[in-house]
Amino acid sequence: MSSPSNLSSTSAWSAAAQLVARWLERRERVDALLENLPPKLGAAERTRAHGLVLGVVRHHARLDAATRAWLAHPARPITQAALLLAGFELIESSGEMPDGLAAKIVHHAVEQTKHLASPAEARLVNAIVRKLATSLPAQPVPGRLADAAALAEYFSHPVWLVQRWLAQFGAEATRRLLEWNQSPAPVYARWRAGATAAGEAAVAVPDFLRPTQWAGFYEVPPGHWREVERLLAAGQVYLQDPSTRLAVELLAPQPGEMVVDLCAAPGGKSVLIADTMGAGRLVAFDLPGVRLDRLKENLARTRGVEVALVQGDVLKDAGKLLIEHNLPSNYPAVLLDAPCSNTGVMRHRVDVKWRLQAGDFARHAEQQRKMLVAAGRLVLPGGRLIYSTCSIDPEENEQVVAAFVAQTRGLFSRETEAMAWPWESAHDGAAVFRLRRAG
Ligand SMILES: C[S@@+](CC[C@H](N)C(=O)[O-])C[C@H]1O[C@@H](n2cnc3c(N)ncnc32)[C@H](O)[C@@H]1O
Repeated sequence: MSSPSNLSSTSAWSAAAQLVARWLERRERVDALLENLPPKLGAAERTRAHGLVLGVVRHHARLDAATRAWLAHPARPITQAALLLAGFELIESSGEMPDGLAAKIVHHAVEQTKHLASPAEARLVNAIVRKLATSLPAQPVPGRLADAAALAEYFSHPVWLVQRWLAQFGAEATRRLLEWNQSPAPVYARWRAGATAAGEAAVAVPDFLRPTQWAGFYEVPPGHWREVERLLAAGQVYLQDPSTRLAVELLAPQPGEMVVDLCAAPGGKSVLIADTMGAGRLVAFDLPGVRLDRLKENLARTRGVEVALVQGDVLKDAGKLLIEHNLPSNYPAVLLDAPCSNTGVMRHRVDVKWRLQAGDFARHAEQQRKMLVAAGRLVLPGGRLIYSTCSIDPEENEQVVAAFVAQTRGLFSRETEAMAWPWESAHDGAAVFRLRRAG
């Protein structure tokens, strides 16, 4: 939980309220929405505004239910935003609520609403946030036998998704997953300076980066963004969750090898592959678009490995396109990090749960199966094909792989796999399968 003293930043609160109002009206993707914070906000205020917007979206169902209970008529989005923000501050501080903090939260929300909305709406906010100050921190956590609806409201997830997880993972794991998704996500940096060219002195890891249980991954505490930007520009860190290492571990790229990364953008795994190989050739492939620009920028910070960037559609004769780029059409090592439901990364991507529809799993699985078939065509005899997702849903993982293996009639076999369940791994969820093509 962040410090309640952060509440004093009026500009962060006001900027967050305006973005929350916009999210309520348009349901934009939150990562894109956050890019609209005013440039004049300082680093600390920006961090706080991010935390407030993410907190409201993360807890939206619970906050919305609590505020609606007191609203006789729908409020304007900016007034709703003020109520939700104050409600989030109350949830955030509950458990360690110092004397007078709830009154400060109420007062702050009221003063802000006077400026952002109107005196009449500020009076409404005053009346409702006072009630929330009593009701929200006192809400009991649903008991062990709670049904999907109660869990969904308290832990702010769609009911259908909670029902799906209860059926797939059982009550205990579902509860832990919901709690996990509702906890703020740390920022992780992978230290890359071990990848410096031969003869260069190793760079010491800065003291502010906190070591984790995953070798090479560090937690970035708040308040160090300037230093992190410098490290990023120097190619010394890459911001990525420790779960991203699993696909590259199973790929096990060897120095001097030739590897193709088929869904490469924005480049987290491509850069890790390059750092792991140290020397060799890497083909990074993705659809045209802004993500490809980021991939290009990130790959520019790799050294020692010859990198080719190919923009294209895996499903549209990728082999022919590779040949047109004077590249081989078959490789000893192919990575397919497929687009998916993102159910493993909901702690980081707080709005995914509100956009996801029940039918998305089948739609993703259909596309994933086709992509896996297309990826399989690029594997040399005896070569390996890594299929990975950041989904924890069996329909996009085991079922896709089983269907692919059956379809190839013995050409590909399942060699090994790694599953990260967030509630056990203590990092994002991921699924990785290594398949081997017969020699
Ligand atoms: C899970 S993301 C990849 C993340 C990336 N591997 C990393 O580590 O940074 C999935 C990627 O698949 C790409 N993609 C989706 N459909 C594609 C297609 N038909 N052909 C090529 N790339 C595709 C998306 O553009 C997106 O960048």
